[in-house]
Amino acid sequence: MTGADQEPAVRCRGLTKHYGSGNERVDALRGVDLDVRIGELLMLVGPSGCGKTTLISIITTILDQDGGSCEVLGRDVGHMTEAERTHFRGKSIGFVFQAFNLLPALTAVENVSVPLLISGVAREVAEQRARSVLEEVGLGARADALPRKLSGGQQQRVAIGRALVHDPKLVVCDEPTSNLDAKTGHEMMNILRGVARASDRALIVVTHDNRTFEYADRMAHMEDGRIIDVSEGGRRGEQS
Ligand SMILES: Nc1ncnc2c1ncn2[C@@H]1O[C@H](COP(=O)(O)OP(=O)(O)OP(=O)(O)O)[C@@H](O)[C@H]1O
Repeated sequence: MTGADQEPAVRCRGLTKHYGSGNERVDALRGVDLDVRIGELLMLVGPSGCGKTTLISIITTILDQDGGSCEVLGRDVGHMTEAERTHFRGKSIGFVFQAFNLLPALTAVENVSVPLLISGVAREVAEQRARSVLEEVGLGARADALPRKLSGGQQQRVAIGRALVHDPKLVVCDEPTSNLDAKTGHEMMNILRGVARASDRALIVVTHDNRTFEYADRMAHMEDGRIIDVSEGGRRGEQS
């Protein structure tokens, strides 16, 4: 069974969201329809202010929608309590941000362990898992280095490791390559493609970085609060 035949990881239908009221009202989402398939890297692209952050914030249960439906990994996120959202987010979703947000006093392996330690996993078990994730992202040899001893690309690998350590089924990346040079950006996208392909995960990458478009399985083009087109991407990295 391929990703296209399976239930999607994310299914949004008619999703709406506004901010403010009266003259200040902004309709950020005006009826978004979007599927993200299991095993795919979907890029979400569009001009500044078109609603990308709002959309991923609803998908990741950080924001409430106004109307429409949003199912994520089989759960209707519009009907969860605050406690259920927090639990769901911690268990099922991984985040990679533009700023790496690593803790400077902790080594790579300690940084990657943090989400597991917070959820109560014993230190030894957490660090073992963190080491294997750092291997997965090609940083096994630098697992005991402090962030300041690592290059920007290596720090981003640590951030990806931290996002994956609890084996989330949905990974959301917000501008993951915009602080990286071209070569490192390509390395990063190869890793992210591998992350989507190697397991039953789905990845959403929000990006303005047209150097990375070729790594998408599909690209969702957003404009003025709607998805106006979904096109096939370049699928680079498929054979490597
Ligand atoms: N908290 C808020 N209060 C009021 N308006 C907001 C708020 N957050 C976003 N908006 C508005 O909603 C619209 C969509 O914003 P959003 O941040 O989702 O767009 P975006 O595509 O992520 O933009 P960018 O690429 O610049 O990050 C914009 O017009 C924005 O000004």
